[in-house]
Amino acid sequence: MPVVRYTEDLPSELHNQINSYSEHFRGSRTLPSVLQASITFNTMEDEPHAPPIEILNKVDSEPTPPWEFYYTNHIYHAPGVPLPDVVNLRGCDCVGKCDPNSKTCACVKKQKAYFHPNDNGFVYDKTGKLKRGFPGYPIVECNDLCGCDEECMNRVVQHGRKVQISIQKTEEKGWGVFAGPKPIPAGTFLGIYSGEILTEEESAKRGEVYNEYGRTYLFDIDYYHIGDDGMYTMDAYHAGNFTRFLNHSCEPNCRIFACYINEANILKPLLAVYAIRDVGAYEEICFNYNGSYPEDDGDDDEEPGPSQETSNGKAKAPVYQNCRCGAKNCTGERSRSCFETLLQLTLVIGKVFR
Ligand SMILES: C[S@@+](CC[C@H](N)C(=O)[O-])C[C@H]1O[C@@H](n2cnc3c(N)ncnc32)[C@H](O)[C@@H]1O
Repeated sequence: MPVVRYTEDLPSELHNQINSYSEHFRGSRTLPSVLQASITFNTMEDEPHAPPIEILNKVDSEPTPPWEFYYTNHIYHAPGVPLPDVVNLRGCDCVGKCDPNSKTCACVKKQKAYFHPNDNGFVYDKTGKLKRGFPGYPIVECNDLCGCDEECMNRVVQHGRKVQISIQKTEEKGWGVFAGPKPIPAGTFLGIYSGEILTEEESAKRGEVYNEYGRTYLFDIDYYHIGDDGMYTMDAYHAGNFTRFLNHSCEPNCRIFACYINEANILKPLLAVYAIRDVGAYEEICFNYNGSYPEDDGDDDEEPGPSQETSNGKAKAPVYQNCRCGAKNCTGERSRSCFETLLQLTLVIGKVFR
């Protein structure tokens, strides 16, 4: 069963040390290799087959992203957030590899409960990629209680990232995430949006501070199958991995799905990032912060993205207003931003916009 981690135990020695050095040292071109080494060191147990992450800046002289976070693929629990529910967790009794056509596999049944009546089996094809055109359903993987082996086709997220990723400075959106020299096929798992899991109150408090910075790493876990009750938020500001650098695009090539493995609490899925179309070599990887994806086929339920509200109810801080994604369908204008277009659409169809 997974090790439980608490926010109070988050390591900060390395970034405290780097930040205590002179400005001259902090501008040193050796710092990307220090960050790359710390990433490999912090993740070698949970993603042993992952190629090293590259840190690259072709835009200005900042050698690395700000040293403000601990690089991790794990989830750290803040006070008030319940620990993983393993008491109600159930596994399947399959031996060897689960059969996606099985009528008895408990994991096939759990997955089916979230599917459209015409869908069957697992979310993955035989190569471990999400099936083509997969809508925003929750994903249920086999877990530590299951009888199947590690090679079961329903274990993908738990085996970690396998594709090369580059964290690069962009011209207008700060740092971002890019594919490496190899294209990434549609459906490929990229990584978990890791960080601290917070209560709603704590997230609202932190949101006000981040809005002042003009950068936010809060991600509300309010998927359609969860609703707004007892909502938690993932915060990748102090702890996170490369996914904390994913920028917004109005023409996204990746998406974040709710994924359940060793957790029976429906409110606390892992946030699993997948490519949803083929990503070219060195192409920037972005998701849609507003949660609008054509494969949902007219499903107008909101999907989570960066938290857009503060404790005093003020939404739309400047951090959300100007889009610089450069997509053909994005005006980038504050008055006709993607955020507001969606807001108007949402109001028209009578939904409450968070
Ligand atoms: C989750 S962070 C993404 C990483 C961030 N670019 C960085 O340098 O750390 C979200 C922040 O990135 C910026 N951002 C992301 N997408 C953007 C876009 N399309 N246009 C303008 N700014 C964007 C905003 O400052 C936003 O608050």
